[in-house]
Amino acid sequence: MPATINVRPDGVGVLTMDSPPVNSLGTELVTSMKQEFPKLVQDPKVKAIVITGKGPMFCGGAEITEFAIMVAMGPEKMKENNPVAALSEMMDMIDASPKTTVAAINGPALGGGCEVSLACHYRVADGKASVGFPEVNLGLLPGAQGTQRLPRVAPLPTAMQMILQGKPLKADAARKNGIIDAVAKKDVIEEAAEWALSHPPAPISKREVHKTNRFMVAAGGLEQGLNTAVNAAPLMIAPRAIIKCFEAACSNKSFREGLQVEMEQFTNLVFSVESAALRHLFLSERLAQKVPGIDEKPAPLKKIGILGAGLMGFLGLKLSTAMCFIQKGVPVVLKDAKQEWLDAGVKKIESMWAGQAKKGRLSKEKFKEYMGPSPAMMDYADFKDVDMVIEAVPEIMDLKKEVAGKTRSYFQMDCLICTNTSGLNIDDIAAVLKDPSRVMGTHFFSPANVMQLLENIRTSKSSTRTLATGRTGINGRFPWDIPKKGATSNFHPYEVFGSTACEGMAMGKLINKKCIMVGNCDGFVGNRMAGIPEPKMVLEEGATVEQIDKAATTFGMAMGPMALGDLVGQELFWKQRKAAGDMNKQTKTYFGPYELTDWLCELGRFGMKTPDPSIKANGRGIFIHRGRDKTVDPEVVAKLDEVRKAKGVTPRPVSDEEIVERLFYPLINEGFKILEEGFVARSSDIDLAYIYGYGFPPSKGGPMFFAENYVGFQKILERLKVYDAQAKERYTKNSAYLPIDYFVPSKLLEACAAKQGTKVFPGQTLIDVVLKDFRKSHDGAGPFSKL
Ligand SMILES: C/C=C/C(=O)SCCNC(=O)CCNC(=O)[C@H](O)C(C)(C)COP(=O)(O)OP(=O)(O)OC[C@H]1O[C@@H](n2cnc3c(N)ncnc32)[C@H](O)[C@@H]1OP(=O)(O)O
Repeated sequence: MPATINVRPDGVGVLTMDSPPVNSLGTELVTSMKQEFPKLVQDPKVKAIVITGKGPMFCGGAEITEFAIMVAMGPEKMKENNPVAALSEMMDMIDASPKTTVAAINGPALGGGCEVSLACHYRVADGKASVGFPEVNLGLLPGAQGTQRLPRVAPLPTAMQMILQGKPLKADAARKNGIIDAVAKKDVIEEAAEWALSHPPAPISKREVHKTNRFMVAAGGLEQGLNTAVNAAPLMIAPRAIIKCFEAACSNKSFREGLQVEMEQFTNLVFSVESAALRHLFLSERLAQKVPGIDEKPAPLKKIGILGAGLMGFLGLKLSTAMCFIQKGVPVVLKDAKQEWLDAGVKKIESMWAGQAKKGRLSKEKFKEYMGPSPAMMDYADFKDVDMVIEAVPEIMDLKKEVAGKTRSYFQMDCLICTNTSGLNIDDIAAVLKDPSRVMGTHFFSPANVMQLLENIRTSKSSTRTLATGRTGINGRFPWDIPKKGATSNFHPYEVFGSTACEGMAMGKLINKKCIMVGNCDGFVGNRMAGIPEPKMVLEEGATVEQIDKAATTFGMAMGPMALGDLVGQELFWKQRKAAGDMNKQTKTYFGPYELTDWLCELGRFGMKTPDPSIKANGRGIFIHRGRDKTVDPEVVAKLDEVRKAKGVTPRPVSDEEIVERLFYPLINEGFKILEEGFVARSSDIDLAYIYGYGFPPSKGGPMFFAENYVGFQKILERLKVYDAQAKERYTKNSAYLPIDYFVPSKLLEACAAKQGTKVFPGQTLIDVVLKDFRKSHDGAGPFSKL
């Protein structure tokens, strides 16, 4: 049974939630709790009741995979079989207990888990435990009485921070805010039992709201909270629904009336596409850790070596790759070609460390321990015992090969080599080694420990051990080490391809990255899609810089493509273009000619990183950056005019709708091509890349989810054909343009469009279901093409 009960000699009945890995409140656990709890109430030997969780978690909340099943049932059927209503009934049962109920919060109590604790009359928590309501991150709200119970114990600002922003509270802070009654000094169950025996029943449902809350609502507290939430995520609907529940809780409505408002709002949200997108994101992150064909145990990683300076190394970036490891307690050794680069690098790390120390994240002693007495060196002396080296020298093929060659003589025979590149062919780099199976790619995004995405790239020769280690455990034990009860494999409900689990992406996970595993193609996944030059084309045709960025940010992108170009710098693509020639081999996309970008790069105007004192700019590219303000550089406007004239282009008005279609539809088409070629296992990995690496709005679920759930495959196909015809006409009529084929629809997209509307298992995507069949009859060059 997922809920077990026992009666202690002191007469305290203990109900334990036991549903690994996180004791989520799925139908099975809730049904079993509803059966077991009354037994304790009715047992005359039981004087009081304690509820706790088995393992490190109290409870991770409602079972997220069941929401897709609810949605598939539809609102009518859901009335008869609503798992959240069942959860709410269980809360009533605990609340109404004639015997005192105490939650012994042994670990994180999240979402429905926190609601279980608030259904108890009292809460005693372990010092390391936390309480929180992360539902808003899933586009939901606490629908099992949380919005009505929390304002009865906590002041409104705390309640809003927890539910509107999804920020959890540690045990001490939760006690100070009235949410828990005591922090255990010894064993949490012992202290909860003592508390239960010495306090009378006191249901929260019978309490008035916290004494300050009505006043705060009258003083406009809710509007303020909503504004903060809306500013952080303007497109989201969940914050508005949450506010309605708070309004009900702090009004003259009874507890029951408040619950009705909560259930209405929750039901609207659970059926929203926004919540479907955010749930997809949560589950996709976990799914990405299961790479088909890799179930090898990782090699132990006790020490990491980092080679080279440059943008992605430990020099020149505010937060560096090295710092990612140091702050997580993995010792690092660094090397560079010049002493002054090293000195500057170490200084930079020390200043970053000072920032971390101020926030109390890393002590001086720990920092010293992880950095070692002399972490930076000019030679390879201290590299002989590193288990993994991350090579981050500048993106020059010959230099990368030279460095890889050196690892042969200085490093342990089985040291794993991760080459950090945003586009070079890693097979070519690996080829200089006798044993290329030791090599894989790691594409960190800049700035390395701010950006969340990490693309791990497998070459044609990377061994499963290399990939497993690049992806898995450093001295860690993770929830998925705990086998799920009754499960024969760690099968993920979203998985279409049937991969069994490997250990998770602990190297990336350890340094808080969202990892995906991709094949070795030009630009990998992210840059291959982002490299499509449509923003430049619509600009040339007549859209303005401001209009393009506005259309993108209104769509929900964190930043428009023009501003992003200035942030990242145009020079990387410019240099790649110069080195690789005119055409991207995979996308068959011509890199140029981009007269405007070339002109900017030749003038050394690489965007935000290039100040121009002559015009008092702290950065100059498409925009002139002064402090935090930016305006389009008039010289850019004049140059654009010149380019248009030279190419014989008469600018025309371009609608925002066309801009959005041309920014995203070819990019989505490229995603389909990456899937059909087998350079990524599944569509959700592309969604993760684009959300965590390129600022795609999470509430739209990533470009592939957006295609399937917001637009529909047929419309995308139809529009691509229109733009393809226009592009063909352009280059046949005007010799200034080269042929492009990124509008030519992918075969997989055509197959999906033909199946549009077909029902799939709740939570799975139609793209992956179609892809599975597609791969049986199509060959692709990528490592996942025969899944
Ligand atoms: C009306 C009520 C509504 C609600 O309650 S909505 C749900 C609210 N709760 C949450 O949003 C919590 C979501 N979970 C988390 O934030 C994290 O997870 C934890 C902090 C609980 C644990 O984090 P970590 O230790 O890093 O592990 P991991 O990889 O995130 O999760 C391990 C496995 O546990 C599954 N899991 C976690 N929470 C839930 C859940 N609430 N429902 C279903 N599964 C869950 C994951 O997917 C994964 O599974 P795999 O091993 O197969 O990849």
